[in-house]
Amino acid sequence: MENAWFGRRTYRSSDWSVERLVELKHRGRGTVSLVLPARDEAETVGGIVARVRRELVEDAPLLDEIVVMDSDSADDTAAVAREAGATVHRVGDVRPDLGHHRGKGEAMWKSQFVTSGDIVAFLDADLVEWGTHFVSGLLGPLLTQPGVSLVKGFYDRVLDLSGDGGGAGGEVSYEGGRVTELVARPTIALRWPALSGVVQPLSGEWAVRRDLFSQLSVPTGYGVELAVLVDTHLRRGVDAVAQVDLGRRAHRHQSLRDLGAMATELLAVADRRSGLDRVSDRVELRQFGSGEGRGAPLATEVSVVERPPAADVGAQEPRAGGGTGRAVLPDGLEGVIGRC
Ligand SMILES: O=c1ccn([C@@H]2O[C@H](COP(=O)(O)OP(=O)(O)O[C@H]3O[C@H](CO)[C@@H](O)[C@H](O)[C@H]3O)[C@@H](O)[C@H]2O)c(=O)[nH]1
Ligand SMILES: O=C(O)[C@H](O)COP(=O)(O)O
Repeated sequence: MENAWFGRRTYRSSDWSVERLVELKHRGRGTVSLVLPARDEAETVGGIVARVRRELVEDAPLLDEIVVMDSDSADDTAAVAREAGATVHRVGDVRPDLGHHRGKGEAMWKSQFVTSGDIVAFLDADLVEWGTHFVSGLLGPLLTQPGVSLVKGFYDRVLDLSGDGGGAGGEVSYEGGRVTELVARPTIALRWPALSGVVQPLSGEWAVRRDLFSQLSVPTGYGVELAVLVDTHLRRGVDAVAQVDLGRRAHRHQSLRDLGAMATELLAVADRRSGLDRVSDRVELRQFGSGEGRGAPLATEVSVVERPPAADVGAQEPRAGGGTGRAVLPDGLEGVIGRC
């Protein structure tokens, strides 16, 4: 099966040295913000921030800022990240006039109001097997190809449900990415086959030009990756998307039931972009217990709210006399996908 896009727009992180990328950046190809959305990642976020800071800020000035968006963490994520050298924002404290939703996409949407890079790169904060080439690799196509607006990372995905690195024998399975294989890939095959060459459509490691990201509706939860990918293709064409081989990645896994909620969020994204505007902002997902609780219904309310493009959201009105700031929203904003 031939996919011409794959041949044109697939790269390896080793295609560019960090020195070359720094040189390009300083020739005016754009400033770069790195953002890590993080909910309860105190165990891993500090190590990730410290290493990126050392290798891509101090040793080589590739990144202009490292920002951790603390997404309603109940643990020490914020303190650990700050200690490691990141600028930390609590998501709920950013543009409080726009309200607050839970979720990863909300953290990424709000990051647009507290970062300034021409390019914004995202990295999950729960990675246990990764390298700083995850970040530099994503920047290669954006710093060298003006026609590229979005770069997705891809890798072998380790499935390690035991969390012990593969057991005593050290054997690992590469069957990770259950929602990717069972929901995202089939959905893309059915609705947007031009994107079927994207190896990891849901990877949390991606980089985007701010001028594009600010024009996109952003789901507040896990639908953000699929939405940004599909919308980039619909707005700028498939060649605006590139992908980079980053090697191998391992992270903390969610339970199958939680992945059911994630899958629901992805299907809502796909329905909305297929003209099914009747999707409501909340979906009741019914799952069932097993073992002693066999057959017991478990209802989960899945939020599928989308935020409007950041470019359409006005600046916050200056607070007068200590009053609460209020958003200045352009006319008709209520009519676009997702309300604030
Ligand atoms: O409410 C939340 C939930 C998650 N996160 C962070 O988002 C990142 C990824 O979350 P995780 O729960 O580990 O997602 P995965 O199960 O790994 O989901 C994969 O698939 C998702 C759906 O596309 C992507 O959003 C993820 O980046 C990708 O890793 C981590 O840093 C989390 O701390 C938040 O900031 N807020
Ligand atoms: O991307 C996915 O499909 C989900 O994050 C699940 O990944 P996992 O099966 O590796 O836990």
